[in-house]
Amino acid sequence: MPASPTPSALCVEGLTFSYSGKPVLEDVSFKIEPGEFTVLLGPNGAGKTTLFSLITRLYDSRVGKISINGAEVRAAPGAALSRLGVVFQQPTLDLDLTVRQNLLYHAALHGLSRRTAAERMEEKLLRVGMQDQVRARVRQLSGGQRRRIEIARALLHEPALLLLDEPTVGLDIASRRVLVDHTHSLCEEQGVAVLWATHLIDEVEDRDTVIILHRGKIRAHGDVATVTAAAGSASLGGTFQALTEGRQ
Ligand SMILES: Nc1ncnc2c1ncn2[C@@H]1O[C@H](COP(=O)(O)OP(=O)(O)OP(=O)(O)O)[C@@H](O)[C@H]1O
Repeated sequence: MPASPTPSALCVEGLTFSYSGKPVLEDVSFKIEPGEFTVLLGPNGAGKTTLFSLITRLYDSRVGKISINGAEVRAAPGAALSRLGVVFQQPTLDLDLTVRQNLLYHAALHGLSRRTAAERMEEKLLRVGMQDQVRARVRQLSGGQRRRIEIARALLHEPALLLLDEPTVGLDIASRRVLVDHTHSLCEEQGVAVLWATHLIDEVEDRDTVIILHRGKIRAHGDVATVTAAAGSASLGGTFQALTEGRQ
């Protein structure tokens, strides 16, 4: 019998969504494979956060289908969401608790034993270079350090897919660089698939896959060189401008 193929980490098919009759996403379809770093690039109001809200099941759409690691989020939400890690646009750590307390609380919500949680906490903090801060109160940490803690927390249950919604907002250039590098290493070394939403072109690297979203529609999808060549532009910046300025 042939081996069953590895499922895509994320598969979105024909997704359409409206807020009170106002269309926000129209026929959105794409896939992300294990280990792939995909940047969801769109200006303010493009629909990025709405797409994340549908993937995480904060909202529900009856038009279209979303599957995480082969499990459809409407038909099998438990199986699908157990393979999903999320870093939201607004930080969600408890500032008055220590790093350790924040992470162990999250691990308990995912049903991890104390022992597994402690082992994973150590491993994930090491991965984002925050192992020395385990006993620090979150309030004492910089914005960039807090973001790295949020990534470590999102990895505790070993997701197949990690969503990050504009994770560098408010960070200085050096902290942004560290965050981008740590997240790429997750893809390369652990096969985690990443969907990174941003409106900042300079967060896209040549090795990334990029999806350009504008007014709820995918305007381009592929590796940076292909997307840029297809638009007949010399740079991704020019491509983004051409595909998003004034178009319906
Ligand atoms: N709860 C809501 N009710 C009604 N309209 C909404 C709601 N949330 C978002 N919208 C509208 O949906 C569209 C897409 O918004 P969304 O927040 O998904 O975009 P975004 O790409 O994440 O933007 P940003 O980069 O500014 O966060 C916008 O026109 C926004 O005004």
